Amino acid sequence: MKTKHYDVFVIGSGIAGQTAAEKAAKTGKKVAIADNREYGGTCALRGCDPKKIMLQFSEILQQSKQLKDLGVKKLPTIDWKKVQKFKTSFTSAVPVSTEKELQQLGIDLYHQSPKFLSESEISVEGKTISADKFVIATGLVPRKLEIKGRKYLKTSDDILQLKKIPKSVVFIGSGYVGMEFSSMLNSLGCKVTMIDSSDEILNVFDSYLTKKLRKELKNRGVTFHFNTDVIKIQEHTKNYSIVFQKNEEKHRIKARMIFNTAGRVPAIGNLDLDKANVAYDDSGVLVNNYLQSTTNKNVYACGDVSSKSLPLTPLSGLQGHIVGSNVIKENSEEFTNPLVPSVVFTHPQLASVGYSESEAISRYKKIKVYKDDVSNWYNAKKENASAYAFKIIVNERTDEIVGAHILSSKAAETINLFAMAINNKMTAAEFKRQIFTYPSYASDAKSMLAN
Ligand SMILES: Cc1cc2nc3c(=O)[nH]c(=O)nc-3n(C[C@H](O)[C@H](O)[C@H](O)COP(=O)(O)OP(=O)(O)OC[C@H]3O[C@@H](n4cnc5c(N)ncnc54)[C@H](O)[C@@H]3O)c2cc1C
Ligand SMILES: NC(=O)c1ccc[n+]([C@@H]2O[C@H](COP(=O)([O-])OP(=O)(O)OC[C@H]3O[C@@H](n4cnc5c(N)ncnc54)[C@H](O)[C@@H]3O)[C@@H](O)[C@H]2O)c1
Repeated sequence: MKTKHYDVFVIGSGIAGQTAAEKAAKTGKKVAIADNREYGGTCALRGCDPKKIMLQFSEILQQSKQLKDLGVKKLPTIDWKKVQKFKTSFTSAVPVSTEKELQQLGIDLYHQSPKFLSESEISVEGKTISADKFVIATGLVPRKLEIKGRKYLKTSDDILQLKKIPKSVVFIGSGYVGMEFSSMLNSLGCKVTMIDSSDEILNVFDSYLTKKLRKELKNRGVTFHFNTDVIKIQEHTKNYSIVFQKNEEKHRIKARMIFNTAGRVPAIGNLDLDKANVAYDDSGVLVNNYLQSTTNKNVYACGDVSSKSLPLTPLSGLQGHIVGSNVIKENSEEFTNPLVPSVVFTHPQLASVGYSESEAISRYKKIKVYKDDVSNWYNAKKENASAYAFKIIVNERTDEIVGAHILSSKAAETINLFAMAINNKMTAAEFKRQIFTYPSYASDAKSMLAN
């Protein structure tokens, strides 16, 4: 069979793969890209963007509930069919525009999962293809739960396609995905139960704030079960039941839908990486600081699937750029872990940037912690919100801000102020001297560093 040759072959058309492919093509490299789903990737089609479109409707409802009898007479009715139609107007355009953009740069498109045949060859759509450089940018997929009845479990893809709001749901896993969608469905009137094998929600975040967020959602009717061991899922006429063990006791909960939100794992199962001598583990394709495979120098990995990723869109885009540079000019750019703010879009939002309290102690020894429950501050009171709290961490010796953790209805925005402050090595005193708009959550950020 005839072998086709490219300078660069990219696998995965999400933000990371697209960015790397486009960068290489713009310098005249002969580039191809393959995806086994619609072109555009998780963020634009099945993640961040469609999720935020839907979430704004549950937020309107939640805000209205908080202001009921304080001026809101009747709660708004959400027309879910229209919400879906609105969301689809964004997502349906993505595959076509992505393919067009790539093709306009002269990039060849393939619509299947390639399989490596050797260190420098793949097979895709019945063709054998060789390339000087391969870029793996296949992202993550939901972790498979090895339990009886797992075929009945739904994933975040299904939540985004819901035709109507179910009466009741169970989420297995209270991380980013589970918490964002549980908050959304709870606000939309669904009975939500969260089941997690660990002892707290969102355990990569500050526990002072996660406890408050959990309490807030509990008060709104969400039920939480921790330290659980899921045993099986069973199908009934209209419902499903989940059987799990907690404190050596068996529990059974019935719900209309059960979602697997127990984490996401590298999407490398279809690629035959062993044939290409590409090393990998649970963190993804093992890469060095150039995002180059540690075992095959002609293979790079970027975005969620690389072992140096933090699965967030801005970081995946950055890694795509770096790999783009490195396939054009061998290892011209290094990946040095940037400061990455992150937010969980629950209501209220939980956001974080920089060091946690324990990380800061081990790094700086002496730190100053500004922490408070400020649900009595004007911004929370005017929204009749019951949760508003923060923890800001400062290096005591230099007065530099080194970490910020916020729970508030606008934390996704406020956290960016702290990201800028930390990146610019701003001291708490300098931060407090800034003039921000008033009344605003930004102006609260200064008050967080008072006394
Ligand atoms: C529900 C949800 C909500 C999220 N919300 C946010 C958010 O609010 N903010 C944020 O920063 N991040 C969010 N994320 C994470 C964000 O979506 C990812 O970090 C980002 O999309 C990763 O980009 P990527 O290009 O590395 O991978 P992806 O976008 O996942 O792209 C990988 C591509 O590779 C393709 N692929 C996989 N296997 C193969 C194969 N064998 N052959 C060919 N193609 C293959 C896939 O079809 C996909 O198109 C969210 C994720 C989810 C699931
Ligand atoms: N707003 C955002 O930026 C955003 C939103 C969604 C996803 N993401 C990204 O996607 C990644 C994946 O998110 P995720 O929510 O899928 O995973 P996660 O790692 O955040 O959470 C998984 C949760 O499932 C629990 N779990 C694991 N196995 C379990 C089991 N067998 N039974 C019960 N519970 C179990 C874990 O204890 C954890 O709480 C995140 O790390 C994040 O970077 C980001």
